[in-house]
Amino acid sequence: MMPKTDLLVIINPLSGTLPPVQKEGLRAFIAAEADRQAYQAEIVTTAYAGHATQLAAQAVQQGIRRVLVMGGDGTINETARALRRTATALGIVPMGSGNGLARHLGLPMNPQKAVVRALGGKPVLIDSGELNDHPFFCTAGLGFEAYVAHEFAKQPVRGLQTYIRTTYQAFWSYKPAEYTIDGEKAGALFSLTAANAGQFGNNAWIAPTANIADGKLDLCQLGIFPTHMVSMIGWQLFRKSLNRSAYWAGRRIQEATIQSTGPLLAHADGEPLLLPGNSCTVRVLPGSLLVLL
Ligand SMILES: Nc1ncnc2c1ncn2[C@@H]1O[C@H](COP(=O)(O)OP(=O)(O)OP(=O)(O)O)[C@@H](O)[C@H]1O
Repeated sequence: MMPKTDLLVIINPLSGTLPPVQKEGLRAFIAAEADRQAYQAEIVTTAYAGHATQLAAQAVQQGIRRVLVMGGDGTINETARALRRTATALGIVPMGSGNGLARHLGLPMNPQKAVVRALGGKPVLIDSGELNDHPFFCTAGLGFEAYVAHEFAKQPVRGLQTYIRTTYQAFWSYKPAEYTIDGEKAGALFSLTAANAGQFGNNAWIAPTANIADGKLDLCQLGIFPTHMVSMIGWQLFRKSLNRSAYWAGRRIQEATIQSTGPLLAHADGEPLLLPGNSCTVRVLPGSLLVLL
């Protein structure tokens, strides 16, 4: 009888900007390392958007306790949503343009080191969030960041360079909406972020003190700032000190209802969403995901 699979590895072949030959090399490395650490591994490449969710759900049904994902925050989201509130733990090999969750968790950015870490890691519980019924593990939000996510999704090529160019162009065409949070007027906001992890990716820390296992989300408002403050805000974002800015306000929440004067352009872990109506709810699911750390 064949030994039972006890590790599923999910690879998004489109994530990131590594050439295919290097990704093939990584696949071989994962197989060798899994073997070295005495796992019976199955390695599957995603064939379409949403495939990772199906694969991860099957793994849970089969009683597989470790699912390793090689991809960006989008593929991690697709995988992790099937692992929420199960005994199956997620291992992360960051391969995206931002890698916000992996960076928040302090995981190695070097893929080989990340593989070794995940395969030898211990399962640790973290929180996750939901924007309406859309799960997220890193950040979800409205306003400028959502506008960028929608513009980025239209680009033929992904990667960091495209992201920077899209963000720059989006800044000049963006029209902020006004928001009400739990019935209180927040006025016009540049962005409104529900942060489970503290950063969007690439060490852009929107919620510098976010704790991913505190049973709360950090709801961060960035007010409208004059154009001459852009570089200061950018500096503080990447220096992990945006919470010192007069334009930033944050609080810890378990749930919040948000209304907007504009269409509810949103994102969950960078994936663009258009929410129905003009009101949405964001909530935390405390201790809902096991990650290998
Ligand atoms: N074979 C596939 N064909 C088309 N789309 C796919 C395939 N496999 C996965 N996807 C989709 O690709 C999307 C983007 O992937 P992912 O986020 O991992 O990479 P990325 O865009 O390079 O990284 P980041 O999210 O950091 O920008 C995922 O949301 C997933 O739905």
